[in-house]
Parts: sequence; structure tokens; C-alpha cells
Amino acid sequence: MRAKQKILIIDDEAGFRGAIKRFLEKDYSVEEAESAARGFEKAVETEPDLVLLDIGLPDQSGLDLLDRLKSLRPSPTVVMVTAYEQVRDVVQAMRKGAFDYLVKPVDLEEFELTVKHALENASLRNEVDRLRREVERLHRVHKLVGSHPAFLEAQELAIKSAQSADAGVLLQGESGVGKELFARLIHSSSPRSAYPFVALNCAVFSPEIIESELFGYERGAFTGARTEGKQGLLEAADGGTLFLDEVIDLPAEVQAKLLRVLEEKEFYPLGSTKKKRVDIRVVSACNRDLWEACEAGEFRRDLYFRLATIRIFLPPLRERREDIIPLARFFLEQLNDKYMKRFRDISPEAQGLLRSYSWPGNVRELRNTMERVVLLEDEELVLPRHLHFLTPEMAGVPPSDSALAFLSELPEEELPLEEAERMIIQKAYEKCGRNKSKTARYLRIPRHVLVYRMKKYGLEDT
Ligand SMILES: Nc1ncnc2c1ncn2[C@@H]1O[C@H](COP(=O)(O)OP(=O)(O)OP(=O)(O)O)[C@@H](O)[C@H]1O
Repeated sequence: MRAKQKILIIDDEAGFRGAIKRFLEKDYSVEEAESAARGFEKAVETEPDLVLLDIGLPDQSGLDLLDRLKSLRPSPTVVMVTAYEQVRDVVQAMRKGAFDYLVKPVDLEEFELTVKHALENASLRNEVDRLRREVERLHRVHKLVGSHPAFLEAQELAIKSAQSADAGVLLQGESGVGKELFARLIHSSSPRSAYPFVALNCAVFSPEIIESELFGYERGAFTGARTEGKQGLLEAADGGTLFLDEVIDLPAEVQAKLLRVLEEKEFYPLGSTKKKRVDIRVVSACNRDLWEACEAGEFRRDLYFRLATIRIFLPPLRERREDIIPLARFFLEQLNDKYMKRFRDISPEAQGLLRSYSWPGNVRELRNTMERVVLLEDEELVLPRHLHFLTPEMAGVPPSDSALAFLSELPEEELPLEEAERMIIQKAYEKCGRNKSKTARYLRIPRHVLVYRMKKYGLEDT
């Protein structure tokens, strides 16, 4: 059942308040106040949909109170109530945003109608507020963090490509770099944004399922088909955007059928003789080079040209290291809200660790890392010990400046890698006062890994 709409009567005339309250109470939830001060308090407390506001209040002019009521969020719809001689004030009240006015003594029929209209207005304004908040939420959802030039270039290309309602966009990049987020951004910035965004991951289903998911089927089209038939994703996305993730895994027969749909804008659901018309844009994503797949004969070239009118390459996180900390902070804030934690920031040492890690799982891995920290720890700063689990994955980390200086003295002839590692470990061990834990920290490897390698190189007793 819908909750009753709330009306607040602010009027110093007890008789008037009582009569109005009795009249409205059967349909609405009614509160009353005899002064401006009390009325404002009640408005803050109860968030009424409608305020019936007397212009001539004892402690403050109704016009001033109107300003204060309008500054509330959400702000109520206000109908002014006035004695006949105050009609000039009414003009001012309307200018300040009052919805309507009533003159005392009120005519009940007119009163009822005015209240009804005012409440309709309140519902509409609530709906507009709700939609506005939804748009803001969507913007926050789609917020893309990153300022590396290659990332900004990709973002600019995505926004430009969204201006066309039809151009196929192919997003390429490693897993977790943000391809789906970009696909959603393109959709929501495009002329198709009021229509659905429908996603299909081509890597996770068998060829038969992909075909039936995309095209849908008639009742009893094949063994196992649901008796009532099923609408396909092409139809579900009509007017909007179809996102094909891992498009490289689209089975050959489906590639041919999809090309026909894109060219002719119509198709037959499986087992059906009734044509369906669809108008969609396809955004696809892939973490291998799709053109190479074409050259290897694994993907149709004609479909490639349809899907890849615009190609956007999203760089891996390790190639845009300056984005790591802003992204980590962005996730920290989001996750603080989600888990009601109070992390303020990331300590400089922990920032160093995050910056130097290789992030094979890209932004998704960074997000999961921050989620793990926020969920499990209860502090105000992210500290290196919160990130201990990142250490074993340090392979592929580019050398720090000091490491580079060290490497600049490489011998001319040759340097077998194992020999170099043995020398580094030995030198580090000496430098750290032959303390294994210290040496492990210095080399940023777990202690057991150091012990294992020292044994391997016979460094134990040196
Ligand atoms: N630039 C960014 N700003 C904010 N969040 C991001 C950014 N890039 C990626 N993300 C977030 O990282 C996660 C992974 O992104 P997404 O799913 O879009 O990656 P993907 O490339 O489609 O991955 P896959 O190839 O595995 O499907 C999501 O939670 C996404 O919201």
C-alpha cells in the first residue's frame, strides 16, 4: 500500500487548523503548527509533501518562512493561506516559489481541488528529484578515473564515437582494464541512452547457447527449449546497445548470422518463420588482437569491419602507473561507504607498494585489493602490512631508480641471470647484517623465498 502523503498546516488560528485537519485527515497524514518557528521544526522533522502556510504568522512573516522552506532538501510544495486584504503579498509569495494561494474563509470545494493539484505537483517534483539522483548515481557509477594521456585519449575517442548511434566500436585491452565500463559509457552518452544496454559474454557459453541467447527461440524450437519460447538479447536490446564481451569467441555460424542482422536489421528467432526487426548498435570487446584472429582465419573479416569502425585501445594499468593511486583512493572512498569504514588515505609506503606492483588483473585486481583491505582492516590509513599478499606477485615490476643505477654497471661480455641473482642476494645479505628477515624485506620477497634461493645458490654458510 502507498504511504499517505503528508501535509503540514502552519497557521496561528487554532479553529482554522482544527477544521482543515479534520477535513484532510481521512486521506492524508496531517501535522499542524501554530508558529513559524514550530512550523519550520516540523517541516524539517516530517518532510511534508505539502505545506499550507499562513502569510500572517505571529513570530515571522509567512513570506520569510517560505524562503526557508524552499531551501530545505527535499523542499515541500507550499500553498499560501491569506486573509483577503493580504492579496498583494500573495504575488510576492508566488514569485518566491509558492505553488498557489487560498483566501480565507476558504471555499471547501476550491480548497480540495487546490490541495489535490498541489500534491500532484509534489509527486512530480519528487519524481524529478528521484530521476536526478538516479542520473547522478549513474554518473558516479560510470566515473572513469585516470589522467594518463593514453587513457584520456581512449576516453575522448569513446565520447566522440558515442555521437554516432550506429558506428561499431571495438574495445581492446587486457582483462580488467575497464572495457565494459567504457561500453556503458558509450551507451549512456549516445542517442540510444534511453534504450536498453544488454551484455553477452561470448566466452562463457557453448555455441548453441550463444545462438539461442542472441536470437531467442519459438516455443519447442529444439529439445530442451522452454515451452513458452524465449526473447533473444537482440530483441531485448532493440533501440539500444548490445555489448559483446570476448567477441573473438563468437562461433562461426553466429558470426555469419550477426552480420546479416547488422546489415538487414532483421532476423528470425530459432524455429520461427516470423521476422523480427531490430535496430541496435554493437559495442564489442576483446583482450586479443581481433585483426590477428581474422588473419588466422578465426574471425570473419566482413564482420570485423562492421564491428570495428572505431577501435579503442585501453592500456594496461602497469603502463599508466600515475593512475594507480587516484584509482585506489577512488575505490577506498566507495568501499568506505559500502562497508561503513573510515579509511582516510593510503600511507606513502603503501602507495609505493601499490605503484610498483605489476597488476596483471588490472583495475579489477586493484579494486579487489582495496576491497579486501577495507573489509578486513579497521584503520584510518592503508598500511604496507595490509598489502602483504601483493608481494609474491612482484614479477614484472619495472626497476626503481636505485635499481637502475645498480644495473648501469653491467659487465660488457655476458651476465648469466642466475649468477646475477646469486650476487645480488649475497650482496643484499651482507648489506643487511646477514639478517635473513631484513634481507627479504630489502629485496621485497617473502622470507621463505629468500631462504629457498640462498640454499639453491649455496649461500647459507657464507
Ligand atoms: N578508469 C576506471 N575508473 C574507475 N573504475 C574503473 C576504471 N576502469 C575499470 N574500473 C572498474 O574496474 C572493474 C573492471 O572493469 P571492467 O569490468 O569494465 O573491465 P573489462 O576490461 O571489461 O574486464 P573483462 O575483460 O575481464 O571483462 C570494474 O569494477 C570497473 O568499474
